[in-house]
Amino acid sequence: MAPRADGLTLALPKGRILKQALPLLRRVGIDLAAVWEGEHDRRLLLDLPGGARVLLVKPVDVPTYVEHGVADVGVAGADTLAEEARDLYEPLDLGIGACRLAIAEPAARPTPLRRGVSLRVATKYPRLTLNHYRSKGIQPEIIPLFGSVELGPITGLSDQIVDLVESGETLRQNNLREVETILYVTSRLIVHPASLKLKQAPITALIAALRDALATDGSTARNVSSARPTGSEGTA
Ligand SMILES: Nc1ncnc2c1ncn2[C@@H]1O[C@H](COP(=O)(O)OP(=O)(O)OP(=O)(O)O)[C@@H](O)[C@H]1O
Ligand SMILES: O=P(O)(O)OC[C@H]1O[C@H](OP(=O)(O)OP(=O)(O)O)[C@H](O)[C@@H]1O
Repeated sequence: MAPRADGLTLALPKGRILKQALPLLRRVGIDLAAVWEGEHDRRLLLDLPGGARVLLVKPVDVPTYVEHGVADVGVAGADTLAEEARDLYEPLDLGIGACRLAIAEPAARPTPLRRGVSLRVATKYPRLTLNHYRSKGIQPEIIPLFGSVELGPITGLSDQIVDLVESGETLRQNNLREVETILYVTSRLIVHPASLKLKQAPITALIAALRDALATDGSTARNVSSARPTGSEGTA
């Protein structure tokens, strides 16, 4: 298949989303395997045959590269995009990286959620978390963490957590129970608004090719629904 991204710079998230994105990208002519030797390859900038350039960045940084126009397009989780409002065009749900942002707490120590009750919540998502609790009239103390958030209630650092849940295995193994879903998450294609005008032809071709690939990809549809508890279609 002809390369679909000539002249475009793509910001791609290292880690689990990249793994899931690789087959989809290959189907639209963006084949990292042509120049990239896999996870042990430490290069962060790859020039693909056909003229596309790929920046391999930390997932949370993808929107920054696209917002500043350093990359024309990127792939980012809906969680990352929702945490910080940005001036980005978001034309496509790629269906990969499916999980949910949820409140959890110790199964044996439920926290009463009432106005006036003091509550400490550990999370990587301070803004989404604060907005969600405030919408219920609760003003928690947010304890920002960058990983292993489930340790919060186990160690007494926090009463509850707000974190991503996929299979639920991390919660189970740490004796936590899911209380409420805040947001269903999948990865999105994001585009720098000016690139959409200046590089309209390759960007619209890329979006169309990805849309076609997704339409014929049954595994992607399964992937999205797998992050949702049975019977919970729609947003949280
Ligand atoms: N358990 C999960 N299942 C599915 N998707 C997830 C899961 N955890 C995170 N994601 C999605 O992947 C994105 C990146 O996750 P995260 O920041 O944990 O990076 P990572 O893939 O572990 O890579 P790294 O930590 O090496 O940078 C999240 O913003 C979210 O959209
Ligand atoms: O429901 P599960 O399938 O168990 O997945 C959920 C876990 O995956 C993510 O963690 P990650 O592996 O990115 O590590 P981190 O806690 O260091 O961010 C997330 O933060 C949860 O801890």
